[in-house]
Amino acid sequence: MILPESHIQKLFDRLAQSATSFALYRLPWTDEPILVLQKEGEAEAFDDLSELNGKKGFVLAPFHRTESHPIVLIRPDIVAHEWEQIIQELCHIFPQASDVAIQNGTDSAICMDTPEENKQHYEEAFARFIAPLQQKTFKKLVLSRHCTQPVPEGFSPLAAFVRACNSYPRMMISLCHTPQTGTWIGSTPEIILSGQEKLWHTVSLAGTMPMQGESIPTEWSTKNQEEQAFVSEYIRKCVKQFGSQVTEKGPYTARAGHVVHLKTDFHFSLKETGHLGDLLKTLHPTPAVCGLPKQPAYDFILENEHYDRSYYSGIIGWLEPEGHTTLYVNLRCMKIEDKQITFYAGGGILPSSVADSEWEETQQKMNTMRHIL
Ligand SMILES: C=C(O[C@H]1C=CC=C(C(=O)O)[C@@H]1O)C(=O)O
Repeated sequence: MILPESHIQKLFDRLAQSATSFALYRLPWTDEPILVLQKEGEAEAFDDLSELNGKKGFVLAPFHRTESHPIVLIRPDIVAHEWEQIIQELCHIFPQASDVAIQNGTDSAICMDTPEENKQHYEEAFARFIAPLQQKTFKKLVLSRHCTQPVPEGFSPLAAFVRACNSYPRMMISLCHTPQTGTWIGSTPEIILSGQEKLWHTVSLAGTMPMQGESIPTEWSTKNQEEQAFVSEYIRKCVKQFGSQVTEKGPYTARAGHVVHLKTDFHFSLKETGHLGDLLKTLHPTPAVCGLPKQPAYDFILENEHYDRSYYSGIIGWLEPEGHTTLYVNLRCMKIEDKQITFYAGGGILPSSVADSEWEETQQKMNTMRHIL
């Protein structure tokens, strides 16, 4: 994908600091940027995923909804495909980049922990998580963390988006900005719900190994296989509740940038598409980002992770009950603020997990975004 000329880059970079809500995204194995933009007003906010039933637009939903992290839906006043059409539409609304009014940022102070402090916090959280797993209170818990760095000199969100598109053909790449959520750039390998009419698709994705140079490792440990099997078992139940003619393919090894995962595809049929919000509510958060049993694991994470996941491990993508839906889990993502960039990553913990290897895995996952800075 080619980076558009500098005044378009400047326009996008200003949009990412404005009161306008928009999402620029690119689906896996395509080279087509798609822009969804709401011309006026704030993106609609919801308290519950089921309120998305029958709605159309670009969704950004948090892991855990709060007052400050609503589920937002960008109204598709403009939907443009390919740079030519995107540029035409944008230049029509904003003839000059300076026509985009920049909003004042919110983060005045940079808060950054040293790498040693980050690792220590992770080890403490790991100890809190492993205890109830070993006592068999939980079968699986996903422990995640964040890490902050200053925004590099001359950083351009649009240039980062294009670099991610060129580096990660298999992933869904997004640059999403709304005043309510802030600006997020991500490169996710995990579909939560995609499809149209009667044909629908979701995946069970878990288990991680680093790539071995350019070759794909395929020898999976028992821990990785179990961790992914838990997700499959859960997805199977959810899908059966809503769909019929369920077919399952996998688990197989799937590459995601510099790591690989175990993946199972679930294809199924839906009688009608008016209740996609209910289906999302049932699926989210899957044990790929939360744990089992679901509700106690969710509550445990909120109490014991000791940081705010915000929109990381939530839902991101295009929702269109009467058309083609492409919704993903918001993984391998970063939040862009005035002065700082926050990376997020997590991993599934089982009773047999070892803190050092799990820490290393979160580093590899965070590198997906670090590599494009
Ligand atoms: C929670 C993340 O990844 C999920 C998806 C694939 C593999 C995972 C794992 O091996 O733990 C996670 O379940 C993340 O990237 O932050």
